[in-house]
Amino acid sequence: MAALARHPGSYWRDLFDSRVGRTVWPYGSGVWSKKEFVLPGIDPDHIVSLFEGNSNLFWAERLGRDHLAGMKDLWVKHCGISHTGSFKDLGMTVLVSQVNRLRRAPLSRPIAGVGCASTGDTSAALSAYCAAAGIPAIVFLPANRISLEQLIQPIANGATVLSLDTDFDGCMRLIREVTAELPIYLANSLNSLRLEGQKTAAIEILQQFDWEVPDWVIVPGGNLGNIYAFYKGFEMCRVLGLVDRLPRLVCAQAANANPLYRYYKSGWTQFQPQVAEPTFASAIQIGDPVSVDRAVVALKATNGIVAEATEEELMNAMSLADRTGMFACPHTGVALAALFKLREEGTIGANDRTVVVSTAHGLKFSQSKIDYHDQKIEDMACKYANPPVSVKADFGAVMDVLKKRLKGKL
Ligand SMILES: N[C@@H](CCOP(=O)(O)O)C(=O)O
Repeated sequence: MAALARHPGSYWRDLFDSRVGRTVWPYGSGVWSKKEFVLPGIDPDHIVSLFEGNSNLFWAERLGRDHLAGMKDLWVKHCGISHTGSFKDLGMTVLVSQVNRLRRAPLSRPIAGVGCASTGDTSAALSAYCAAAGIPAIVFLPANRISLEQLIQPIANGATVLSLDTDFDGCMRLIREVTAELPIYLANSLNSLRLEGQKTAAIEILQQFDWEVPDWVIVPGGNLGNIYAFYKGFEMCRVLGLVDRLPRLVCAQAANANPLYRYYKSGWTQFQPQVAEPTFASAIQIGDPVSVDRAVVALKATNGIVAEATEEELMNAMSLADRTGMFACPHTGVALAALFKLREEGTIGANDRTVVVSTAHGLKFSQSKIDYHDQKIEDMACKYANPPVSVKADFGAVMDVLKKRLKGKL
């Protein structure tokens, strides 16, 4: 325990995170902040920082100050700067490592492969780690419902990719049936090995804040394993005496796929699975989440909240954040939209330390950004669209455009 308290980072990195040696926090508490990082001759107030070096937690200074009524302590934990571009890598390294171990053990029925149903990120992580280990991966994907960037990941990694004419929930039902029949190890997050790995992000947040507990942590929610993993990570640190309380968790859902939100609004009286509608936050287009009961445990234990965001709200929140340099994914847009609402109604205060969990890299969802900036989305004003200007390759024409754009600033 004493050793853990002195070296918590290396302990957890060694145990749970194959990114050993990469996840380092070189600036004291590990948070890249103006207070701790001073370039000789530069006023700390002039330093502009995002996700440099190895830090994946950054102070969203401009977003908080300019767009969230002077919020001073707003942070983004970017879990998408990882090998396959989403937080799923954290859990998949643990699960595939265990399968790798089991496949070397003398089992009566050897494990033939690892399978999952996916909306795109889990399949990317599973296929990459299985490819690294030489284990067959089988992924069930809802046809035409995941991004091209996500689709190419398991294909390129050599997985068996089944593109099924159903939604994620249909894929999930099928993979459960298949894995009950065949010796294929199920890798969805109902498997607690995944959650053990995903806990890492919560532990990292606490360590990066030098074991000071943030007031709020906002997590997008679809299949709902991740909100529980965050709770488990925070709760473990509390039980170990590393911190003395838990942050309040917010689970943010797309209004088009909001079974947990509805359950929460019913006072947790009745859970009703639904057929999830299409959403730009396609990775959380899930109507019958496998970890719903665990999510309720997490939210009840942390005095948590469930919030929802419409398509317009999530795309605007993502695009506004992008204008502060973030390049968020639409799911992070859902979490940001929840933050805007909670801040506006005063639930989250100006001085509350708040962490928004960014679950995937924005580059995995470029088509949705293209549609938004092209203003091609039906019934959406696309308030922050920034379409490119087509202009003749001619000095006068270029000058005209720039003078118009920079009017009053030249
Ligand atoms: N968003 C997920 C859906 C599957 O969830 P999991 O928690 O069971 O992995 C994905 O990217 O596939």
